[in-house]
Amino acid sequence: MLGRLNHVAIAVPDLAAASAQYRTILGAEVNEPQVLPEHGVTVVFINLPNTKIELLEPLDEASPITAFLAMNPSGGMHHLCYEVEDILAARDRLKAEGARVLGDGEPKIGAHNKPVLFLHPKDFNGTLIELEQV
Ligand SMILES: CC[C@@H](C(=O)O)C(=O)SCCNC(=O)CCNC(=O)[C@H](O)C(C)(C)COP(=O)(O)OP(=O)(O)OC[C@H]1O[C@@H](n2cnc3c(N)ncnc32)[C@H](O)[C@@H]1OP(=O)(O)O
Ligand SMILES: [Co+2]
Repeated sequence: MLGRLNHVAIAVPDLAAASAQYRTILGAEVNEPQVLPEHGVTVVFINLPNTKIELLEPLDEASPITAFLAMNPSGGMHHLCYEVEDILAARDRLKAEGARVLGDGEPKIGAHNKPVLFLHPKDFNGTLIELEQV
């Protein structure tokens, strides 16, 4: 069911500083920020040869990453995003296996304009998983 690793997401307290660090110190190709109110975050994607890094900054207190940053004030690895060909088939299979699909269980449109879903970290070895239909 799982395809490629689409991105590794890192929650950061200062998106501009983290972007500059990747661009100037690590020498990476860093995209422009995208504000995504439906997800409560601003994101910056960093293109690597084999995958992407997604830097995440909360838009406000209601953001899904606010509590995570409170627990990890200097930032931390937040989720892994795997590609799937059919997100509804993947969701139904995971639910049948007892995994918790977050939110209302319906895909949202993610940063790449494709449907995404999240799976509870406690059901996957302490790792928050995002699925993206490609
Ligand atoms: C930009 C769009 C999109 C894309 O296209 O790429 C994105 O990536 S959006 C990214 C942000 N959106 C999301 O993360 C949506 C899904 N997340 C959630 O629904 C919540 O963040 C959460 C995973 C349910 C956590 O909710 P929260 O209220 O912050 O915490 P809880 O108290 O409910 O946490 C329960 C438990 O889980 C631990 N936890 C929380 N976050 C993580 C994490 N990222 N990785 C691992 N573990 C996590 C938390 O510490 C709690 O553990 P205990 O203290 O042991 O109970
Ligand atoms: Co993501």
